[in-house]
Amino acid sequence: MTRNSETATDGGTENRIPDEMSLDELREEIQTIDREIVELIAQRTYVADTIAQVKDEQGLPTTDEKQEQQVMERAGENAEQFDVDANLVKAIFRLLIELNKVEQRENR
Ligand SMILES: C=C(O[C@@H]1C=C(C(=O)O)C=C[C@H]1O)C(=O)O
Repeated sequence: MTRNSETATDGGTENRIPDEMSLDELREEIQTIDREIVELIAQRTYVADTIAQVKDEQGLPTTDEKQEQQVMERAGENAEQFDVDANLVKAIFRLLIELNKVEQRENR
């Protein structure tokens, strides 16, 4: 994101361009975003755990490589849409998927 683009926010600095914000305000913005990222990771983990339970009930394996490929493909497309590095976003999703699978195996 360039310093002139609008920040997506629901904090106290909505619709202000970063150039008009002080260092403290920008750091508050980061703090809010970081919390939201963790909240979304928690939500994703919860849904993935639920999927793992359903798979267990249906006698299906935890890992679904086809599904993982689709998740990675979507991650790349979403990255391009928001003009962020697709490799970086894909690396983050690879990590999220692997963490889910480790946790799902431990819960079995
Ligand atoms: C969540 C699922 O289970 C596993 C975890 C995935 C993930 O975290 O995105 C994707 C595929 C599966 O290996 C699923 O099948 O959708």
